[in-house]
Amino acid sequence: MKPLRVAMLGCGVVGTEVAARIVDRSEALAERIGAPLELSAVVVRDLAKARPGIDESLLTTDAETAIADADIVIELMGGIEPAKTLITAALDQGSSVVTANKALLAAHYGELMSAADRASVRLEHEAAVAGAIPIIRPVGDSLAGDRIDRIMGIVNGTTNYILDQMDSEGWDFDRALSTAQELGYAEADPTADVGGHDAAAKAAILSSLAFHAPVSSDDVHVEGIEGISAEMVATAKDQGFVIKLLAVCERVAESPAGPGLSARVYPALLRRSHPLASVRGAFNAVFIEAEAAGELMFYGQGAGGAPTASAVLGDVVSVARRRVLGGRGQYERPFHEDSRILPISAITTRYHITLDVVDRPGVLAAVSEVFADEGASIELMRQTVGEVDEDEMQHAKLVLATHSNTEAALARTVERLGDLDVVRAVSSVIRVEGQ
Ligand SMILES: NC(=O)c1ccc[n+]([C@@H]2O[C@H](COP(=O)([O-])OP(=O)(O)OC[C@H]3O[C@@H](n4cnc5c(N)ncnc54)[C@H](O)[C@@H]3O)[C@@H](O)[C@H]2O)c1
Ligand SMILES: N[C@@H](CCO)C(=O)O
Ligand code: NA
Repeated sequence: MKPLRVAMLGCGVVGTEVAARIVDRSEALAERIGAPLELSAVVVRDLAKARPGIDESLLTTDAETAIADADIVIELMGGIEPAKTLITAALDQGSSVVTANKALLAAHYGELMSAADRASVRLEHEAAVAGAIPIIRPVGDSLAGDRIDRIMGIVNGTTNYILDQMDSEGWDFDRALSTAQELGYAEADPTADVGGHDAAAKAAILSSLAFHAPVSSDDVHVEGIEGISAEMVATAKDQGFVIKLLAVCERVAESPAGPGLSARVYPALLRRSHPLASVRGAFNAVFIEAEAAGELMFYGQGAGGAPTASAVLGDVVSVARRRVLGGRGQYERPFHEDSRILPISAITTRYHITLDVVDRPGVLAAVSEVFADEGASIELMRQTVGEVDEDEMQHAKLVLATHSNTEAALARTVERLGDLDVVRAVSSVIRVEGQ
């Protein structure tokens, strides 16, 4: 059978691994597809840069010609433009596209999927969420007959690596981040990882697929790990918790704002006995709760060149097979459910609040009164003796674990606690997830 021509756009951490495997595994891939793959072009920015293992004659800076000449296009350059224009051109001419670009998909999912549908071709993106872990196909296809109610996961390898190194090795933030960059986990701009935006893009894609409704990255409430100090990590550890950056996507049946969907990303405490607490390094894990299936858990390498290449190549085999056999795709489109996104204030969570207080009679009463006023309740209170300050005032550290309440009530409680005379500072506020 005639070879299928594959153009690759971008040849960095992931692209290098993908290109090498297309060449090295050509026989096995041809067997699985029913036709050989031919790497026809590798689009790069800098032709002079050494790329060991890649045939120099394939390198080009002319993306348009490379696309026009290809049956399948793999986009691994990242960013919104020119990736969006190039992918759209490839789809419009009838080529199937495989991408790992979650930032682009989370911003323009519906538009790009419609372009693929119009042209009766595929736009596959398994690598865009949780790297090597098969999660897009399970959520979009295997569970399409069920009702997914909740997804909670660690979906960013860089931040999990950073938090894990801070927790287990006592590394500082900067050292952990630069090592994650060296290991090829981080985005070109690592503030996307650290600020939670990469995880938010993945939460948007997962929510869209799981809830059959358009959810974009702008719909996701995002908090990153910039504010997580070594002290917070150590305190969590002392108390039997670990801090993880979590993505939570859920159907909310009841809230002060009515029913709706919630997608959010924030660092949260998990008990060390929680299954997600043992997810180390750049590994990812995703829990799914579905009406009929019950609980499902997916675990594996969420970042890095080779693991991500595995997901890209799986998609390449899938779209190539489809070209050989003919036919359209397996996912539903367009979205048919309502995407009413709830504000974070309407969501129910739990907080751990650490206060620096003046150690004198009446402190606990004042703190308790604020909670009572706001209708929030304390599950557990722990006090440790602090330092004596320059005014010879004895300080204490007060850790308060709240029961579940709306974010609005908890936020007001924290604000009012900060205003109390006896409170010197609200040292930290962090949510708690899991049992
Ligand atoms: N690294 C990972 O672990 C990982 C995992 C999953 C998904 N992804 C996604 O995969 C994509 C690629 O990631 P990466 O880690 O390989 O990034 P990278 O920065 O290592 O590689 C991107 C390459 O594309 C090239 N490029 C960018 N714009 C270009 C243009 N206009 N023309 C030609 N070349 C261009 C860059 O020069 C670079 O070599 C991104 O969308 C990223 O979000 C990465
Ligand atoms: N920068 C991303 C790559 C995988 O999507 C991460 O750290 O998870
Ligand atoms: Na994946």
